[in-house]
Amino acid sequence: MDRPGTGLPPVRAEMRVGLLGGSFDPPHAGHLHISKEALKRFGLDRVWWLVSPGNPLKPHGPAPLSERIAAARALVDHPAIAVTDFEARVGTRYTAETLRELRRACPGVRFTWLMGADNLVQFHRWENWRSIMRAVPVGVLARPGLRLAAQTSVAARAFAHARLPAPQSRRLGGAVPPAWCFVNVPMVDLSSSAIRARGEWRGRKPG
Ligand SMILES: Nc1ncnc2c1ncn2[C@@H]1O[C@H](COP(=O)(O)OP(=O)(O)OP(=O)(O)O)[C@@H](O)[C@H]1O
Ligand SMILES: O=C(O)c1ccc[n+]([C@@H]2O[C@H](COP(=O)([O-])O)[C@@H](O)[C@H]2O)c1
Repeated sequence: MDRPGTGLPPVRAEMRVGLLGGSFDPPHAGHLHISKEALKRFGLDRVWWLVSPGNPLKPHGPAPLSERIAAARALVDHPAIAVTDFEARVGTRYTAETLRELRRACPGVRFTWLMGADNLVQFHRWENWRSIMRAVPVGVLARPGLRLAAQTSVAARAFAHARLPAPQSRRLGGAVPPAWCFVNVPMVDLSSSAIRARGEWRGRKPG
C-alpha cells in the first residue's frame, strides 16, 4: 500500500495493526514489553507507536518530537513494531481524529487501539471517547496498581457489554467494534515520569 507523505510503515489491507499512542517522553522497556504482549495476546500482525505531538490532557509539553522519535527507534528491537510521527504529519492530537485519518490513509487495514490500564481509568475524559470505542477494538494491558481501577472505570462500565473475556483475547484484532479486552500480562514497573524525575532523559528537565 503506497501512502506518500504519511510516514507510515508498509502494510497490506486486512492486516491487523495495533496502535500504541503515547508521549514516549522518553520511550522505555514498558512500552516495548506491552507491544510484544499485544502482538501475541490480541492476534496482531503489527504494532505501530504513534508518537504524539503532545497529549491534549497533559499541562506540560513533552521533549521535541524528533528526540522522542529517535529514542523510540533506537529502543525498538522487534520486526513487527514500528515508530511513526503520523499525528504530527497530519496535524491531529485527538485520538478520534487520528483514527479517522489513519483509516483514510490505510483502507482495509484493521486497527486496534492499545493502552495501558492507566489510560482506561481516564478514557472517558478523551474527546469523543465513545466514538473511539465504536470505531476500533481496544486492547488494555495491565499496569502496576491500576488493574482494578481500569476494570471498574467509567468506560469499562459503559461498555461492559462489549468486553471480550481475556481467554478470547486473540480474537480482539479481528473483532467488530465496540469490543475491548483487558489482559493481565506480566507487569513492568517503569514510567516515563519516573525516568524524567531521576534526570535520566536529556529531552526535558524533570517537572
Ligand atoms: N509500564 C507500563 N505498563 C503498561 N502500560 C504502559 C507502561 N508504560 C506505558 N504504558 C502505556 O503506554 C502508552 C504510552 O504511555 P506514555 O508514553 O504516556 O508513557 P508513561 O510511562 O505512561 O508516561 P508518564 O509517566 O509520563 O505518564 C499508554 O497507553 C500507557 O498506559
Ligand atoms: O483524544 C484525546 O482526547 C486524548 C486524551 C489523552 C490522551 N490521548 C492519547 O493517548 C495516548 C497516550 O497519551 P500519553 O500522553 O498518556 O502517553 C496518546 O496517543 C494521546 O494522544 C488522547
